[in-house]
Amino acid sequence: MRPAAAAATARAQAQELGAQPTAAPSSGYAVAVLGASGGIGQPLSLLLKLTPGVRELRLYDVAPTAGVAADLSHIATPARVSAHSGPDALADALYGADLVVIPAGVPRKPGMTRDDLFNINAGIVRTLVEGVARFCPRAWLAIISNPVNSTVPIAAEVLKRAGAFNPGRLFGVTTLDVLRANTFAAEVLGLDPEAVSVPVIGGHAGATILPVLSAASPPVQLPDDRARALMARIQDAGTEVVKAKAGAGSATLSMAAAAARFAASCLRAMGGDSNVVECAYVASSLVSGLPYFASPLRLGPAGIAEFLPLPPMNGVERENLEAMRGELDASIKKGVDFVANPPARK
Ligand SMILES: NC(=O)C1=CN([C@@H]2O[C@H](COP(=O)(O)OP(=O)(O)OC[C@H]3O[C@@H](n4cnc5c(N)ncnc54)[C@H](O)[C@@H]3O)[C@@H](O)[C@H]2O)C=CC1
Ligand SMILES: O=C([O-])CC(=O)C(=O)O
Repeated sequence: MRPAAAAATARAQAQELGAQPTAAPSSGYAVAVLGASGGIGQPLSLLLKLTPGVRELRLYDVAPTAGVAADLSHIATPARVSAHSGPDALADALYGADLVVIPAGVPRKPGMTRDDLFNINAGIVRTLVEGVARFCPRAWLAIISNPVNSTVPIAAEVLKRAGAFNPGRLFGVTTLDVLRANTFAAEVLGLDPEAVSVPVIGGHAGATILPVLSAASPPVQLPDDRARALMARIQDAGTEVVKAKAGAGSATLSMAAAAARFAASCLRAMGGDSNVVECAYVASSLVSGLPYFASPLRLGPAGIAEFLPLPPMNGVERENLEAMRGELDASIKKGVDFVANPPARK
């Protein structure tokens, strides 16, 4: 399909997805963080307390949240902070929320892959998304918990079963891959990272993370071996942090910054800003043929407003795109199968 025709089809599809805009209260939006006491949850909550447009910040975790909430509530910004701990408090945390961000779950230790987290995190995400379906079915949902390539399909299947699935409002957060790509490319080019923009497509694990360096702005023109090394560093960046933390978890502070940027983009789009573009991992076969894929999206008041065409790729990048398909497909099927044939609940 020609890019213009693909974009028009994508707009039509997005309009179907996003039935109605999220109601826009004049005083801002209610944001719930599930996993708010954790390594990501705490700094993310801090950044959200400082984010314009947040009217209510609801902190939920199975661990206590009262301390974090009390601490944040002293910061002089309009967001009202509330604490919700334990499964009985999930309803209050979620009821009527506009945006739900989920960093709940266990992080990697050295030697583990993100997929090694599946057995624990799949059930956590399923339970939390069941709550979203029940208490705030119109919310935008941003999933951070790994393995993102599988947890987003799990969320989608749970929402479908509850009749609450809106593919235009379900996102796997891949913003950290974009921040890393921008940072590392800027280092190589000797530029300010804020002036560099690299689209990152695919998924969020190893070879499924595909930074399209040849389509970066400004252009990243490097000899093949240096481009390969830069790509490998971006793909392995999560593992770089896991190794450096030596058993104390994975990226938390940079992830909080990435999720806060993504959340702020969602809130701006909900509020009517028509110029919000982010890469995220979403349920659509439009751009790649796979049922879930990360690609640049224009966000609008109702969720995804437009699937932007995939950036132009050079030969190596196209090969990498083809090479990742098997892994991504298997991770998606694993998530779908978890909901279709669930193991006994503990
Ligand atoms: N998408 C991405 O780019 C990234 C994803 N991650 C993932 O984010 C997740 C969280 O990482 P960290 O914050 O470092 O872990 P952490 O262990 O520091 O925090 C996780 C929090 O989740 C809570 N939690 C566990 N089960 C829960 C449940 N059923 N309901 C509510 N809360 C629950 C824990 O009590 C804890 O406070 C991990 O799965 C990690 O792999 C981490 C970095 C980047
Ligand atoms: O590497 C991990 O396990 C955490 C993560 O997803 C990242 O930092 O990109």
